[in-house]
Parts: sequence; C-alpha cells; structure tokens
Amino acid sequence: MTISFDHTAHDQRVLFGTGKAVANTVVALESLGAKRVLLIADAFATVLSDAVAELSPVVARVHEIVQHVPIENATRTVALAREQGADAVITIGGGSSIGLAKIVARDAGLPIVAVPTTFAGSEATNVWGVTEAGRKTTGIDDKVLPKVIVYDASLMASLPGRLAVSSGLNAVAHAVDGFWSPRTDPINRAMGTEGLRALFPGLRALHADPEDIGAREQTLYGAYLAAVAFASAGSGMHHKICHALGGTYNMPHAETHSVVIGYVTAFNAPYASEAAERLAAAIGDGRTAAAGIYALRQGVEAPMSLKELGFKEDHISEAAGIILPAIPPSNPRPVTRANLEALLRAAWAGDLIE
Ligand SMILES: NC(=O)c1ccc[n+]([C@@H]2O[C@H](COP(=O)([O-])OP(=O)(O)OC[C@H]3O[C@@H](n4cnc5c(N)ncnc54)[C@H](O)[C@@H]3O)[C@@H](O)[C@H]2O)c1
Ligand SMILES: O=C(O)CCC(=O)CC(=O)O
Repeated sequence: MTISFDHTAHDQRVLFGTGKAVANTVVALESLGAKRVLLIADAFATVLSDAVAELSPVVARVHEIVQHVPIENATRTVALAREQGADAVITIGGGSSIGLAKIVARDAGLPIVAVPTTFAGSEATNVWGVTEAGRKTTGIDDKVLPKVIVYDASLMASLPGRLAVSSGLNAVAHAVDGFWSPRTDPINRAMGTEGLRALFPGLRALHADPEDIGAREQTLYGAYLAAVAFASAGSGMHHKICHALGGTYNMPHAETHSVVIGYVTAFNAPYASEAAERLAAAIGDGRTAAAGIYALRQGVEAPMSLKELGFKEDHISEAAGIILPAIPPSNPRPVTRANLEALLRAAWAGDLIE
C-alpha cells in the first residue's frame, strides 16, 4: 500500500490543567504581550471572569452571548474592540462565546486566548460561523484559531448533565464526520480515532458520576483531539446538516449533533468500511458502528430525536432542500433528495438503529 497525503498542522499552544484556569490565562496573556484585553465571557462564568479581570489588563467586557452568533452581536462586539483599542481577546464559555470572539479576531485581527467550558471544541479550530437573516455561514480563516487554549476540567462541573453528554457527542461527531470529510487524511483520522478512544469511556464514566474529575479530563482530552481532526478534515455531511438545522431553525447545537450523528453514521457506515471498523472498535461493545452509537446515546441519556428538540416534521422537506447542495462530494454514499429526507425523518422520529 502506498501512503500519500497533504496535511497542514495548526500552530497553537495548549495549557491543560484542572484548577489552573486563572493562572494559565495570565500566563497565556503574558506570552502574547497583551496590554488591552477584551473579555468575552458567558454570563454563567461570572466568578471566573471577575478573577481573570482582576489579574489581567481587561479594558472592556461582553457577556451577551447568543448561540450561532447573530450578525448584530458580532458587529457590535467588533466595534467595541476597535473603540477600546483592544490588542487581545479572552473568551470564557462554550462554542457560542468562542464563536463571538472568532468574529472579533477575524475582523479586528486580535489574538484569542480561549477558556472553554463545554466539549464543543471550537477553541481548536480555524472555523468561524455567523448567522444572518436565518442562514448560518461558516468559513475558514487562520486568524480565528485561538493562539492559546486554557483547558480546565473543573469548569465543566456546572454543565447540566444532558448538556454535558450532548456536548461530548458533539465532540464524537467531529471525529466521526472527519472520517469522510473533504480533507480527510491519515493524520486527522488518527487524531479522531484517539479522540474517540478517550471520548467513549469518558462519556460513560461522566454519565455514571458527573463529579468524576478524571472522566471530565478524559472527555476534554478526547474533545480536543476530535476538534483538531475536524479542523483538519473539514465539514462533512453531518456538519452540513447540523449547520442548516441550527442556522435556519435555531435548533440547539450540541443536542442536535447528538441526535444527527447516529443517523449519519447509519447512513454512511455501509459505504465506509474503514471508518465503521475504527468507530466500532472505539465503542468496543461488540456492536456495529451505527448500533453502537445508538446504544451509547441511549445509555448516557442523550436526546434521541429531533422531534423532542422542537424540530417540526413539516420542515423536513425544506431543510433537505437547503442541505443537499452543501453536501461535500467526498461523502462515501451518494446523497439524493429522497435518501436525505429519509435520514431527516428517521432523526426526527428517533428511529431505533440496530
Ligand atoms: N467553529 C467551530 O469549530 C465550532 C465547533 C463547535 C461548536 N461551534 C459553535 O458553538 C455553538 C455551540 O456551542 P456549545 O455547544 O458549546 O454551547 P453554548 O456555548 O451555546 O452553551 C450552551 C449553554 O450552556 C451554558 N454553559 C456553557 N458552559 C457551561 C458550564 N460549564 N456550566 C454551565 N453552563 C454552561 C451556556 O450559558 C448556554 O446556555 C454553536 O453556535 C456552534 O455552531 C463552533
Ligand atoms: O462556528 C460554527 O458555527 C461552524 C462550525 C461548527 O459549528 C462546528 C460544529 O458544528 O460543531
């Protein structure tokens, strides 16, 4: 067998340490030489934000965070960064908080220090997303890749259980979709596989005991690797579906991923034997990839249908029309309007996958 690929590794510092968020954020800002910092932080993280602001040269704070980054919030925050002459951004929160910081980085050219509080993985990607007039646009720009990530598993302690497992399944989806995304290669598949090996036991242990700090660290480590794999491999069919459902129908991000990944896996696995084998091996319960993901989602009490998340059956046909042109040609199984609608209908109903 010959090996041939074109892989780009991204330049990023990763500081990983439970209980070290404040100290490591200060280290990160010093390494950037930041003098005037814009702090973008989710409102739930007030205590951490105050502690960081006390020890850092913060000149302005933004706490209005909205999922899928509405263009109005982004424009306002970019203007604030410029008015204040900010030279760096700290972002504390999940993918929504990091997503807002990314638009500031893209438009005002500021470096980001990211302190994630979910397993969404945006901190490890050069992908930005913004929503305008009901459509989510995503793009790639190396300026938005945070310069430093500060990982602290204690910050996920306050995540409600269902959101924690959904967010972990968002990370699973990054790795799995990376197996058939447009730029999939042996390096990002290896990272995705190692990510899954950490994520599956991490999620099971986290569900069994939400206080288990080792399980949270393992899930966070897996989420980072999965996000690196996703950033390298690009958005596949799964992400294109979720972006349309999030941007156009305002579906909750992590929960939507945690449903859809089961159905995209069932759809593609018979046409992607190597990916299916890797996935089944990482799940390790003797089931096929698709049945294993279904059982895992059920076992950790993740959302099981788009219906329960509020998606309307009447929207299936319209959604398929939006998604179809975005599906990458790299997808292993040919996608038609009919089989895409069938996939969305199964995900809407939460059909059993065996
Ligand atoms: N660009 C990328 O690579 C990338 C990757 C993943 C997600 N995203 C984007 O990120 C957004 C979703 O991010 P998300 O799933 O992390 O959710 P989120 O940031 O929207 O947070 C979800 C909810 O959880 C709360 N929350 C977050 N962390 C918490 C914690 N530790 N304790 C208590 N509450 C907490 C938030 O306040 C919010 O109410 C979407 O817009 C998605 O498109 C982007
Ligand atoms: O930043 C975005 O909204 C686009 C990338 C993204 O959402 C990744 C994901 O769907 O998990």
